Amino acid sequence: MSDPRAAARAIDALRRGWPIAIAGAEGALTLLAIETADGGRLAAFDPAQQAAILISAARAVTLKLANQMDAAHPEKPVIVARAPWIDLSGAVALADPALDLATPLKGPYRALPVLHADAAGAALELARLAGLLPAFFIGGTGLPEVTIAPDDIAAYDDSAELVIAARARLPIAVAENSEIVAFRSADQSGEHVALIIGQPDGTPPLVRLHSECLTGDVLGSLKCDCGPQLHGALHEIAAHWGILLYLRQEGRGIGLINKLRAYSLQDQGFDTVDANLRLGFAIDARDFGVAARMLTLIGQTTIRLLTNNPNKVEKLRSLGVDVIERVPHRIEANVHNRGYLDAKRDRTGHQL
Ligand SMILES: Nc1nc2c(ncn2[C@@H]2O[C@H](COP(=O)(O)OP(=O)(O)OP(=O)(O)O)[C@@H](O)[C@H]2O)c(=O)[nH]1
Ligand SMILES: [Zn+2]
Repeated sequence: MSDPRAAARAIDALRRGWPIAIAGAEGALTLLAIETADGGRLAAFDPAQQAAILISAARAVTLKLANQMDAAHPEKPVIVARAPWIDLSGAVALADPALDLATPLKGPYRALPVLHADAAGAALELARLAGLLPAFFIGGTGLPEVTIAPDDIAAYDDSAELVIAARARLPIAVAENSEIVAFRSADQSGEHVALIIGQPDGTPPLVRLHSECLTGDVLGSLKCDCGPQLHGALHEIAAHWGILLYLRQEGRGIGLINKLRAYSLQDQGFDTVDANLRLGFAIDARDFGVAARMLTLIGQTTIRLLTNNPNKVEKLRSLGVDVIERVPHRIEANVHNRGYLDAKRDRTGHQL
């Protein structure tokens, strides 16, 4: 039986720097997240100093450990043999690409066969859910805080059952007759919110799925187009009637800290896609299932969708939402976000 509570405990343990185990088809794999390890925790986990290191294929390509990456599976596990000179700071350098320029990599690294493929893959997914770098010490003998099965993670995602927790009138600058609906889910991804703008008139609503961007939405960052897109969407929806879903999927699902790591890689010249891959993540880790469930709970599943991302349309349709029209969402570029918008057009299929 899969147990979503076990996955929740594992995520908590990883964030606190405690070891966990994942019991897969080929036996149990013990793990300590590199980002939250320290000297004492590593010594307790791996007194013999033999633990190997688990990273993702996308990161392994940068480290010249794999010369090819299956573009559809950048999160596939790769295991690196422990060499005597890979101490904690050597492991951090393996895990964190922000240090690639500052710490010229020692190497050569040696990849080992992946014996626990399902457990190792599940561990990388857990790291993303925990907002941590996808990199672990593996195979230590220290006692794990919690042992989970790979299935527990899928159950954890599914268990994030959504309910409408509160709703209230919320006059906003562009439409005084708006209503805010807040959703509660069991996972830690924050409260998703729907803003119903204007009066439903029986026609399909104009809907915008906005993924959280603290830097763009709140601080006015010029690096992306999120702020202008958010405000543009509010205006456009107010001209008809419709719904803005504010989804707590910061950084296309990798979390704020990992997004800011991606920004620091962009300062070194990588674009938004390569920065995600160098960190070891998928290009877009968002799950739009939550948006489909929100629309279902509000009772509006026939919609016009405001987006430049044909992928979003496809995903929503596959989740049972009837998208009858894609409405383009054009925003003026500025000198700081031109490269980002070019990458969205050229690499992630946005129709800008
Ligand atoms: N990982 C990462 N996330 C980013 C970056 N810039 C913006 N984001 C996040 O990207 C999300 C917005 O997604 P976009 O790819 O800009 O747009 P979209 O939602 O796919 O498409 P549209 O509907 O056309 O806007 C927000 O969650 C931002 O926090 C970046 O450089 N790296
Ligand atoms: Zn943004």
